[in-house]
Amino acid sequence: MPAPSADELKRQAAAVALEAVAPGMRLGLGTGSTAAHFVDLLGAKVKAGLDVLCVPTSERTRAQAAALGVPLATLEEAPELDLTVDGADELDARMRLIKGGGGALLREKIVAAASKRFIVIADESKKVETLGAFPLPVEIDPFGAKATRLHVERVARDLGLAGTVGPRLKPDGHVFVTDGGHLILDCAFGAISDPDALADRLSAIPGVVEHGLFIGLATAAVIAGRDGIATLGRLDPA
Ligand SMILES: O=C(CO)[C@H](O)[C@H](O)COP(=O)(O)O
Repeated sequence: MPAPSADELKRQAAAVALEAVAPGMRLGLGTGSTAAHFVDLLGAKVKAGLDVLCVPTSERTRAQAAALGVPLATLEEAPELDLTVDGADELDARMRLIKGGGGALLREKIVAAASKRFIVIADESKKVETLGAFPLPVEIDPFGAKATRLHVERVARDLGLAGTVGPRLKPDGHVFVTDGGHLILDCAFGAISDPDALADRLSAIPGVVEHGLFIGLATAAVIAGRDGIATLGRLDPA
């Protein structure tokens, strides 16, 4: 039998996370190709009668979930969630994450922080020893974008990090704008030896709206690999 593709592994991880969903739950729905598998599988359950209320983390996920008939609410309407399931660009053994490859990191972090539990789903390529091979997305306000970029570069230098910091562009060459009207700086620092310190320093820059380091938010992770499924943390309520 051929080895499962990365996309099949993403779906396997999503299927394991789906087992943590119970009737009546309020759910946060992540963004990206792995989260899209979860939404797809959840849609089939809803069609079969599962009663849940979901808050999407992006317009893309909202459209997918709506098309599948998944009941949706805004975070204003449902400000406290039982569980969020989302993908990640990288995760380490302490369930510290880099997120934002899909540009939805601000809403993803707000929704994760509003959830009692946050399960990360990923294929094995996302598991790393040290965060940073994936360029860290930093969401900034368009006002003073150049000044904010210089500030991010100064902070990186202070922490001994090198590498390019540049605005994310769309494939057509135009600047990428998030659902919230912000810009993204992709920071190719390489190995981030102290993600906690970097997170604190980035959060203190006035023009930074949010950064893609998710620390202390994930309560469990499901990592699907060619040798099986590995989990970190607790998938059931503590
Ligand atoms: O943070 C994200 C979007 O902002 C995604 O979770 C992350 O980019 C992973 O995406 P994929 O599941 O497509 O690999």
